[in-house]
Amino acid sequence: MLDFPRPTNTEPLPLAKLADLLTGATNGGTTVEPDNLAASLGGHATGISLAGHLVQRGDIYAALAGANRHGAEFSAQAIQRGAVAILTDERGAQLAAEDAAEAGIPLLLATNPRALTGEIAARIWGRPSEHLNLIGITGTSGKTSVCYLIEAGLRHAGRTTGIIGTVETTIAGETIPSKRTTPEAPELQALLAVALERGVTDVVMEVSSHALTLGRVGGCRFAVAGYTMFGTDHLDFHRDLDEYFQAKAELFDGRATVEILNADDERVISLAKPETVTYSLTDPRATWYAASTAREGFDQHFFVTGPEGTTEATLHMPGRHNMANALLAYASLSAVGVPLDTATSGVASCPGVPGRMELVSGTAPVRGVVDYAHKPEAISAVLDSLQETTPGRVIAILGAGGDRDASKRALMGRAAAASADLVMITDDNPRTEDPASIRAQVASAVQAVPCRNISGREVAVREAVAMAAPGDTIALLGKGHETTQELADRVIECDDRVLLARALADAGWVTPAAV
Ligand SMILES: CC(=O)N[C@H]1[C@@H](OP(=O)(O)OP(=O)(O)OC[C@H]2O[C@@H](n3ccc(=O)[nH]c3=O)[C@H](O)[C@@H]2O)O[C@H](CO)[C@@H](O)[C@@H]1O[C@H](C)C(=O)N[C@@H](C)C(=O)N[C@H](CCC(=O)O)C(=O)O
Ligand SMILES: Nc1ncnc2c1ncn2[C@@H]1O[C@H](COP(=O)(O)OP(=O)(O)OP(=O)(O)O)[C@@H](O)[C@H]1O
Ligand SMILES: N[C@H](CCC[C@H](N)C(=O)O)C(=O)O
Repeated sequence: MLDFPRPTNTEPLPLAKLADLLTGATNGGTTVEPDNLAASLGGHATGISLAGHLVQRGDIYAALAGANRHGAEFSAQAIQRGAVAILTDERGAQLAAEDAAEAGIPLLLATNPRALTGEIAARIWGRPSEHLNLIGITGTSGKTSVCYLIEAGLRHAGRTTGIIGTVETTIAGETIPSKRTTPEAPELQALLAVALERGVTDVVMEVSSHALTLGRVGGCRFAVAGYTMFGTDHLDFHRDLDEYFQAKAELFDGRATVEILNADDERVISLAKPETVTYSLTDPRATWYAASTAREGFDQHFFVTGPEGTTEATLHMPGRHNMANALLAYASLSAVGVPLDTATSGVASCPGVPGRMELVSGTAPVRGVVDYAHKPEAISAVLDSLQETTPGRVIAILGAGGDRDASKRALMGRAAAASADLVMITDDNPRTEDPASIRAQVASAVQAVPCRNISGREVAVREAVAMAAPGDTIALLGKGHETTQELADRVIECDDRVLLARALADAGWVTPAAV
């Protein structure tokens, strides 16, 4: 079983060519002197894998210390599957020593082997990021949206594209399901090498803070790095907001040829250098600036000014946050040589992003919108923009994910209360947590607006629809494109777009044929 697509032609890499990365090694059980590494390491590798049961013949097995286990516990399995060497730390070396000596394969030692997996994979698969335009987008919210807009622009410009992110991973027209926002380093390098084999010229990818901290984008050279905005998230993984910010800042440490920052976000723009490209909705001195002209339903029209001049642009997504996302897309496209007119018409060809401000009610008098907002700033951005186009009330339905950053829950409730007219708190993906306790945490900061606390997502949606009147908007937040709900003991089918459209149809607001 292949964990991820791999290139078909891989030149075996001599293990000796990894000597500069290592702090030491053992070969057939004998310790190799650090200054003798290159001379002592025989053998070649054709791949690298992080999981014992997924090793392919010829792979280096990277046996890493994890949150739950040490990968070196699975060395025997990796060897049995054909591993040619084990890359690990001091603790892993103790665990794997006997198996490696018995099999006669080297143990490659490093202080932080996880941080090396990207560089090693890049060496094995020919440094693919240096042979195509790799565009990396980070930010608390907006990564997926910006990637979709850029990819539409690249395709319009005649490029052969790849996209790697939360919703999908598509390389030259072939889609594979995304397990993570940013893949593990071996998978990423292999994907980029496959992309090259298939004639891909430009890849746009989301870069999460987990990815930067865990070295998943090691070995990548970026043509462009873009930063959407900074907000609250992932404090279950990062110690505090400063550490979270520093993780994202790593993308702007010189690994990208062009850096693009949102000048309207104080934290983000603090990373600017003299050569940084900036964008803004408020400051015409930014490299890229846009001023709104008109709104038509969910469509926006505006003037964009960049280094090539000013042009009129259309975006089929509502909200100022999406106008900002579009600016980052134009700036990124320009950085890889797409002319402004092609960029604006390409972005205008994007019909929208799955589960982001997705209208599920057609032209019905009660509007139903599904959005992935699951962070306080995203909730504010979405509800504020819906208020602008809603003559009646905005009814927000939201919960929060279990086994994820609990500190954002009350902030999410507060953001919803500040921007909606009615708040319905329900379940998101409870995972192993008590759903009632998560709901209570979200509800704890809701004040000044009517608020209901409802167990069961479908029940909440149906109650919201029953309370709605013509002119109202129901905003179902948090799960966007997801098609399942993760409960403690099982994963069930759950697609917000289906839930809301069906409830609106059953209430007679939209015709069933439209669902
Ligand atoms: C925090 C984090 O990212 N953890 C990742 C990490 O887990 P870990 O190293 O702690 O794993 P572990 O279970 O302790 O195992 C240790 C090692 O033993 C190996 N092992 C383990 C068991 C086994 O049977 N055989 C085996 O070989 C594992 O492959 C691993 O290398 O390595 C695992 C294997 O590669 C990943 O599955 C896991 O990702 C988790 C599931 C994950 O996806 N985390 C999320 C939070 C994440 O990364 N999210 C970001 C951000 C999303 C956003 O912006 O919203 C993302 O980029 O998706
Ligand atoms: N620039 C932005 N500023 C604030 N909120 C935004 C912005 N762009 C998108 N959002 C909101 O965040 C939600 C998620 O957007 P998107 O999927 O593009 O971001 P993301 O960074 O990929 O998110 P995640 O890390 O959760 O996968 C959207 O549904 C919308 O509610
Ligand atoms: N990539 C994010 C998605 C969160 C989506 C939300 N529905 C939740 O379950 O919290 C995570 O896994 O933390």
